[in-house]
Amino acid sequence: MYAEELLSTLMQKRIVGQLPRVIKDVAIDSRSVQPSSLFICIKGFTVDGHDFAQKAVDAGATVIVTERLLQLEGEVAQVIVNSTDRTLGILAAKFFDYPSKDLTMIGVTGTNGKTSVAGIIHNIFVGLGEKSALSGTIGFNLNGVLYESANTTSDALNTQQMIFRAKMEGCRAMVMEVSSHGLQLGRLAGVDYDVAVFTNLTHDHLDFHGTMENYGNAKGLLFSQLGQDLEKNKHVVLNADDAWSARYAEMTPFPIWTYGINNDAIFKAENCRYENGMTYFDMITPEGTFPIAMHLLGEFNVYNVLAAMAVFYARQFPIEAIIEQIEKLPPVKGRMEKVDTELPIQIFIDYAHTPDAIEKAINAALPYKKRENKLIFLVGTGGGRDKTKRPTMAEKASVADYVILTTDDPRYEEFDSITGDLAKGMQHDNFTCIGDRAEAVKHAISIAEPGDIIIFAGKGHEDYQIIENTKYPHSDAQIAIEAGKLKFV
Ligand SMILES: CC(=O)N[C@H]1[C@@H](OP(=O)(O)OP(=O)(O)OC[C@H]2O[C@@H](n3ccc(=O)[nH]c3=O)[C@H](O)[C@@H]2O)O[C@H](CO)[C@@H](O)[C@@H]1O[C@H](C)C(=O)N[C@@H](C)C(=O)N[C@H](CCC(=O)O)C(=O)O
Repeated sequence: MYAEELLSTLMQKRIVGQLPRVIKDVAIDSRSVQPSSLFICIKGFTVDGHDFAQKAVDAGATVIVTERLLQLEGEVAQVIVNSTDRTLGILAAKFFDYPSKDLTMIGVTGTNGKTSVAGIIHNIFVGLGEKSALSGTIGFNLNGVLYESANTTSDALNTQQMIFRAKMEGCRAMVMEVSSHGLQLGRLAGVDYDVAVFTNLTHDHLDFHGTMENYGNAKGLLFSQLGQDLEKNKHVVLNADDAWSARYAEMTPFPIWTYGINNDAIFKAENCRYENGMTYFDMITPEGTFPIAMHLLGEFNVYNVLAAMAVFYARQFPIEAIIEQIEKLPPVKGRMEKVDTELPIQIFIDYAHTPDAIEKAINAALPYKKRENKLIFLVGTGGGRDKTKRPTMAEKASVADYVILTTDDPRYEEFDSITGDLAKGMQHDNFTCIGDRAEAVKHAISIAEPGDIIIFAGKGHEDYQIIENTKYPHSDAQIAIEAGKLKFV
């Protein structure tokens, strides 16, 4: 792209030095700079990208976007702006030619359920024969190929690049998990969403946002950023059973589609039944009531499919076609995912790492448990992150017959400090603390008897554990199966 054209999008800037004619790439990491690139210096949480500007020039950057004039050696122009963070979104969207405008963009936000709802919507698109891309906690899924990503919501550059790639690969839609960090840090600048979905808001990430009010407001940006252009066919999907929905409804002029189980909603579930490893309910819709039988387990999945139904209905897909897809949906990876085993116990893997998600995972499993059997719940939490939620996590876990408190990604925190904080919230004595997660998983198997249900919570789909700053291979399911074979077979 011509440098003049790319930079014409910046209204407030000072250019020092001679601009090159073309810019071949945009980069925010000096380690990935290609020749003839524009490098944007981002002030990070750990280091300042301005300190890597010279490295970027050495690697071939011909333009540096910076917040102050830098002493640089080499042939390079400097573009001085007030905020490189904000500039990143503007330049990334322009460089990739605003790709989100050419796709049906669905953004899903909320504390829990983002991965499931986004995955369900993506699977329904694929089931309907529409090419769709998916980005979120599990990475970037482009036509079935999964690319890793460090964040649920990637930085603005990577975000625009993913959408561009989806467009170039012929996708009609892209479904994105939208985190509150992503919204607050401007990672979604320039993404033109068509449908914004809210799942729920409960305690998490207060280390970053400070208060629930701030956290809720950050999520609200997804709805306010839909804009005011009423000629656009945009929609908002809100959970009628979550009080924050009323706030979000005020933030946008676009049509609101509600879903829920308890309060009045446009898409409402009644007569929910959890039997024989299936979930049954009646779905009330603007076109009548439809009985649903699906493989996704538990009440939280009823919410998830209602949200997905609202999205497709808003985009004018026929209800029957969506229901057909809902009934075929496979479980979402790592979300109350039943581990396929020959063992005489049922094992579920779940990503739950917030009090609310723990409550939901346990409530999803309880209806499938016989009175004479136990529900064993193993839960861990990450080191060095929001500590205030720990006792409440254990409080919610106390509903299980036996609880094992452990770690998730301990990082630099001592095992005992994590499990000790969790233990403060336990409501009964039927629990133990085992900081080493692999040992904790083995312990769960050692105390299980035929017919029992075990939920391994916290890591979900992840196949590693971060101890200090190293990622070690770790799979709850694999450890459980091996231990189970030794015990039961
Ligand atoms: C706290 C936080 O959000 N950190 C994010 C931030 O990292 P950072 O601030 O540490 O970046 P940095 O390492 O200081 O680097 C600053 C700049 O210097 C550049 N640099 C750095 C080194 C070098 O040699 N050369 C160079 O140019 C970097 O590319 C960057 O542009 O920028 C990185 C790149 O975009 C992110 O991957 C990283 O997310 C980290 C991994 C993270 O854990 N974030 C969490 C808090 C987060 O965002 N979570 C949310 C919510 C998840 C949920 O819903 O549960 C998410 O969306 O993932």
